[in-house]
Amino acid sequence: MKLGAIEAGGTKFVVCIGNEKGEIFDRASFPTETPEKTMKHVFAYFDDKQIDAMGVACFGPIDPNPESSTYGYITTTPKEGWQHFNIVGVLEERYHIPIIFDTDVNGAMLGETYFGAAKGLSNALYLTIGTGVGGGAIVGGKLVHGLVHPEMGHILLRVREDDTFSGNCPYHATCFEGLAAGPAIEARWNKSAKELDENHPAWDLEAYYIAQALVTYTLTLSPEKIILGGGVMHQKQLFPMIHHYFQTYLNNYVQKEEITTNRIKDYIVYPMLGDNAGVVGALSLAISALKK
Ligand SMILES: Nc1ncnc2c1ncn2[C@@H]1O[C@H](COP(=O)(O)OP(=O)(O)OP(=O)(O)O)[C@@H](O)[C@H]1O
Ligand SMILES: [Zn+2]
Repeated sequence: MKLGAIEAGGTKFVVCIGNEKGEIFDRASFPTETPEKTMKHVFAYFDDKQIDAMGVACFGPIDPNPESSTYGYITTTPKEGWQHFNIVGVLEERYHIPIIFDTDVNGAMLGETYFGAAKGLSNALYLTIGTGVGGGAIVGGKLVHGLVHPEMGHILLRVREDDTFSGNCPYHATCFEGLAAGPAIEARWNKSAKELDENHPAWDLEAYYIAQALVTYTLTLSPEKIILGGGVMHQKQLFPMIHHYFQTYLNNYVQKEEITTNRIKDYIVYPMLGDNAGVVGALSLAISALKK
């Protein structure tokens, strides 16, 4: 089987050809411009490839519900030109193959479930902390969808007493994303997140907010593993601090071997697919088409 995958990101598109084992044979990437220009690149890449199915892991918000009249659309994104763009529609019209469409984070979750850190698990969470914060989850062996899809980056958090930053989410100010995404770190400390020293107090506060959110997800979704990706998580010193605050916040309310001090480093982890999580995720969506 020859499978195609598109990791449709707000900054760049990654396209690839792979197979059902998650192997990637060829890939390309280009910046996200207008839909017209970007889709021209997509078509130029796939037109002569003869693929059997395609996975599209897309920035959101999107409509992933096949029963809905706007299925396959990118919906209310602030990304110029992409509002209400029927990305699945144009791909189906051109290729006439099964296309599986989901959020970028649900894709990454599926990739980690098939080939990575959550292999074999039926309940897990994938979170990215980058320009935005987003989460994808698998519960009872199925990716979570519902009214639309989860928007885990926008849960409301308690602001720590010593944090005077007012939060920069245009909708909620001090939600998770408004307090802890890359741009929030940069606005709070007036410095690029990449350039902050690993001992800077920014990271302790960052770990505090991430852990607070993770406790909420553990209490609501009961994941067996939590995977943290995205640019900000390149700061590996965050992990032990997150483990510590997670346990402090949870305060032994959930008592399971997996989240004890000795084992928690295997409960809250970095993606096993690393920076490939996105594109292998999109490929995994294509693979899931074969399982239907
Ligand atoms: N090494 C790093 N350390 C800390 N922060 C980083 C690092 N690399 C990137 N970032 C921050 O992560 C953000 C970019 O996120 P990412 O690299 O995941 O790209 P993205 O695809 O634009 O994000 P998103 O997944 O939200 O669309 C920027 O705000 C940047 O400051
Ligand atoms: Zn918000």
